[in-house]
Amino acid sequence: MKNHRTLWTNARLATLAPQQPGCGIMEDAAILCEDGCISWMGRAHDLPQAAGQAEHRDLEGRWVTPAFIDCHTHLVFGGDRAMEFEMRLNGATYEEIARAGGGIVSSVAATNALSVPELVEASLARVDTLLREGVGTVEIKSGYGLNIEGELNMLRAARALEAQRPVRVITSYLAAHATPAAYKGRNVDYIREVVLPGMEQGHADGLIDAVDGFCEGIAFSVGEMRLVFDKARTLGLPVKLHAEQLSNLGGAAMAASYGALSADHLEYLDGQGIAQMAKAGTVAVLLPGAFYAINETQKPPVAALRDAAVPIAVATDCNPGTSPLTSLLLAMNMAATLFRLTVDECLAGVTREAARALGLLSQTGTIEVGKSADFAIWEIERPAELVYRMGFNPLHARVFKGIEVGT
Ligand SMILES: O=C(O)CC[C@@H]1NC(=O)NC1=O
Ligand SMILES: [Fe+3]
Repeated sequence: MKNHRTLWTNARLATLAPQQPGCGIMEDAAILCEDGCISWMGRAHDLPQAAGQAEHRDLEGRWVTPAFIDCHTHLVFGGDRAMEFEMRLNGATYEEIARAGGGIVSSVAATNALSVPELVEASLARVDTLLREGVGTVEIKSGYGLNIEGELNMLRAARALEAQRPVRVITSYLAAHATPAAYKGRNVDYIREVVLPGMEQGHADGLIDAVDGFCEGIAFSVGEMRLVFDKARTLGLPVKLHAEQLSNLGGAAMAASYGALSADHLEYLDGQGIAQMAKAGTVAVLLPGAFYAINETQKPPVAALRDAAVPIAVATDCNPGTSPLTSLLLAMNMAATLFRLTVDECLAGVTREAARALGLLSQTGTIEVGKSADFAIWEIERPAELVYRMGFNPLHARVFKGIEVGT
C-alpha cells in the first residue's frame, strides 16, 4: 500500500551492518518503514518528522535481528529417506542402500512422481517450519528431477511457494546433482543432452536465479562442472558449487575462478581453494547438518577461512538424504558447537553473509536504511540465546517487506 508507514520503537537491534563491531548492536532504537523498505533507523530520541504519521508498534525492549536467510536448501522434493536412515543404523553400507534403491535416485523417483501442485503441497510444511523461526528468504535448488521437465517442475514449485507465503525464494538449478541411471558412466552426455538444454529452457522461462553443481568423486568432475559453468556464463547466470564435501577435487578454486557467489560444504577445502575464494569474494557456506548427519570427521578449515577474510555463511542444506534439517537456529548451534564459529559469526552467517551468498546483500540481510524491511523480533535477553539453545524457538513475530506476519 503506497505511503504506508510503520514505526517500531523501544527495540534492541542486532543490525549485522557491515563494518559495525560484533553484530552491530543499537539499544533503545527505532525503525521507520515506508512502502516495505527501511526509511530511517536510529536512537528513539532522534526520530524524524515522518515518524509522526506512522502506525506505531512498541516492541517493549525486545531484540530485533534481520530476518534469517537459509541460503542453501533442497527443500522441494517428494517422499523421504527414513527407511535408508534406519538401514544405515542397522549397519547397511552405502552400496547395499543404493542396491535397495536408496540414495538420491530414490528421491528422484519420488519427486518425479509428483505434479507441481503436489510438490508445493509436499514442501509447504518445510517452508512453514523455517518461517516460524524468523526466516524471510530461502534458496531452493532443483536436483531431484535429473530430466528437463522434472528439474523445471521443481523450480516451478519453488516459485509457487514464494507466491503462497510471505517469503523471498531464490532458485538454483542443480541438474548437475547426480547422473540418472540411463546415463550411468556417461556424465558428459548427460550434461550435453539434459543439463545444458534444461538450463537454457529454465532461464528462458525465468525459473533460474543461479546455477549449482555437485563436484565430487561420486558426482561430477571439475572439468564436467566447467561445461555447466561455461553455459551459465553465456546466459549471464551466477554460479555456486557443492565443493570439497567428501574429498578435495579443487572444486572451490574452480568455482571461484568463475566468480562464484559461494562454495558450499568445504570440509576438505585446502589453502589454494581458500586463497582463490578470498580473491574472488566467494562466500564459504558451511552446512553442519550434513556434517553431523553423515558422521563426517573432517571439519571445514574455519580458522584459515577467517584468516583469509573469506565471508562465512551457515545454512540447513535441508534435503531428504544427508541433512533432513529444517531449523536455522539448530544449524547455528551446530556451526558453533561442531565448527567453533562464534555467536557473531553464526548470526552474520544466517543474515548478512547468507544474503551475500545469494547476491542479495543490497536488498536484505542487515537492518540498514534502504534495505527491505525484513526482520525478526525475539523473546530473548541477549543475541547469544539464538545460538546457545537446541530445539527452542524464541520468535515473537516476523516482519516481511514491512508487514508483520506473526509466527
Ligand atoms: O542425499 C541426497 O538426497 C542429497 C545429498 C546432498 N547433495 C549434495 O550435493 N551433497 C549432499 O550431501
Ligand atoms: Fe546441498
